Amino acid sequence: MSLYRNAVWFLNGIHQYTRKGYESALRDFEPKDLDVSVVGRSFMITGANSGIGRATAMAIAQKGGTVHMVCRNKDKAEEARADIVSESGNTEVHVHIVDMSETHKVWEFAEAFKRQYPALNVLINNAGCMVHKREVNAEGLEKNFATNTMGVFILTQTLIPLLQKSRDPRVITVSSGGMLVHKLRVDDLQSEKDYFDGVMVYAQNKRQQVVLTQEWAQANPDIHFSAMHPGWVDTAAVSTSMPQFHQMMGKRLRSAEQGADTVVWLASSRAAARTRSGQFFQDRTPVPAHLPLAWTHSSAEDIQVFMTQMENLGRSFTENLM
Ligand SMILES: NC(=O)c1ccc[n+]([C@@H]2O[C@H](COP(=O)([O-])OP(=O)(O)OC[C@H]3O[C@@H](n4cnc5c(N)ncnc54)[C@H](O)[C@@H]3O)[C@@H](O)[C@H]2O)c1
Repeated sequence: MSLYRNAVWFLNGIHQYTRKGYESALRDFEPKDLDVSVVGRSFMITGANSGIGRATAMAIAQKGGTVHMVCRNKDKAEEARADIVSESGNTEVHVHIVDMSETHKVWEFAEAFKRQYPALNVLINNAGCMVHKREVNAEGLEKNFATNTMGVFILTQTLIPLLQKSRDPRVITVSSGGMLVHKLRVDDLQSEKDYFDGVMVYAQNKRQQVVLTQEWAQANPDIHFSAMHPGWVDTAAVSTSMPQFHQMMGKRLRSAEQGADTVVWLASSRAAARTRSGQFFQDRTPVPAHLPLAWTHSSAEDIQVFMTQMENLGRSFTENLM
């Protein structure tokens, strides 16, 4: 990864990804965009008990939507649900306990959800992790990849038929601006070849999410797909996985609500539905998924190799993925 890419990215970040960056972008927001009711629409949000996911779940519940919180820890999920119900007055908030790093279980959950519910209007892939030591899940997949990429792939792929049956279907994936400094790598999805660096693996996973979003958009023109960067947000993920960065940025970090703003806009506004499917967003605006002169573009062949690996891996852990 070049010094140039890192320097451009960090300078962009200081201007745009911080609380100040949000406040500056806010001046161009159309306030009426979020003045919508989503009564009768259902939203699945992974990692909905904290940070950006929780702020998104709260905003959707306040707008009258049915919320499906997909969480790993039952106690934390129930506590967050109770807060959301009491603050929003909306009782259509449901908890589902799923560990997104357990590939086969993600698929079982998605299959059961399809049988139980007649519709799903919006899927929000928000859960994410940055594990600094190489660990593998029960299927032998590296933990960051299993959670950030394979879990997102299996959940989305399995729910596509249900989304297609629903009105105005959308899929939003919370990626990260960190992916801008990384080119898609197709030769080491399990991070076995080089020295293991959790920050790099996470950023590679976030690039993979952006590529998946572009490919899904092409393959499924009846669903609106988007990936987004929430900015640098003061959440548990940042304070525990990047404590030095958290301390250095301090009050310059965005609030969870500011980080969730574009997720909520993509999930609920009519303006978002009018944008081209498959794009990468920052502060309600489609932005390039590559920095200028950063050499992070992938060949069509590499993207095909990546998608084939995802499909083959996915098939090996499920019975009827595609
Ligand atoms: N906070 C930031 O500055 C920032 C920047 C860029 C991207 N993001 C992305 O935003 C998303 C939300 O993170 P956040 O910052 O709100 O942090 P957070 O720690 O508050 O939320 C992450 C959520 O994901 C859940 N999660 C993690 N692993 C899981 C698993 N295996 N199964 C089920 N749930 C799991 C956690 O329980 C938690 O609810 C993540 O995808 C993260 O990568 C955050």
